[in-house]
Amino acid sequence: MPEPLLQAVGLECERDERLLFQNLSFSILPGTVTRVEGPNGSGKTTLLRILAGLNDAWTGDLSWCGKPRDQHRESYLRNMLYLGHRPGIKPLLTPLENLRALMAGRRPLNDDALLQALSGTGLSGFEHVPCRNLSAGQQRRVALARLLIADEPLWLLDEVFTAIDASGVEAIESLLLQRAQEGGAVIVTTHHDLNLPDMGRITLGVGPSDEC
Ligand SMILES: Nc1ncnc2c1ncn2[C@@H]1O[C@H](COP(=O)(O)OP(=O)(O)OP(=O)(O)O)[C@@H](O)[C@H]1O
Repeated sequence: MPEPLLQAVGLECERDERLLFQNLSFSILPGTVTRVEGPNGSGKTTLLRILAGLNDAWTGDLSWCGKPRDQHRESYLRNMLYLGHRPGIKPLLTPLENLRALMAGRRPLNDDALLQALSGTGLSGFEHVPCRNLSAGQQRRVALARLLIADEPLWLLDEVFTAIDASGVEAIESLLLQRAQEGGAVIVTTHHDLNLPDMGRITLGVGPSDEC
């Protein structure tokens, strides 16, 4: 069995004195897509933010490639891509400018590569339009263009299908499968039905034995 990219042992998180999950353990192997599922408020976003290093209100152990994640935070952050449930783009900037900003401090890419990514998410003709003038789905697509130029092996995607039409959902599903086939791994939360074979599951909101 290959070494897990990410491993969680005994995760516990409480918010506002309410226990969201405890004894939560799972291994994310290379080549896999895993869905975090559970009802509204069960802690899916919270879990993804913990995994992304954006929430420190938890206990337990997290390892990255067999080593404690927080002792190798720099390597982890370099190899992990997190897209949150808000598109996280700046309304006054154009799609191209947003994508440049999203890539800042990551892999330097020229505008041709960025324009190609925007075209790949169906934004041809809108590259230079301020994002505040785009539809909700188009704004989401600006953020999703990041997936087309991502070299990070681990993707953490929180509700990224929101406002995306059926053909867009299909295109993103292909990207997730491709990342897995390339030896990466994807953890995704969504209320959409996904059509992905062999998808792993982490189920929250089922009581103290939460586990995949
Ligand atoms: N900023 C916050 N401060 C305090 N509690 C919060 C905060 N954000 C969320 N919570 C609480 O944490 C719990 C889990 O929220 P979370 O957003 O992780 O759930 P979720 O499973 O992603 O929900 P949904 O399916 O509705 O997106 C909820 O009960 C919520 O009230």
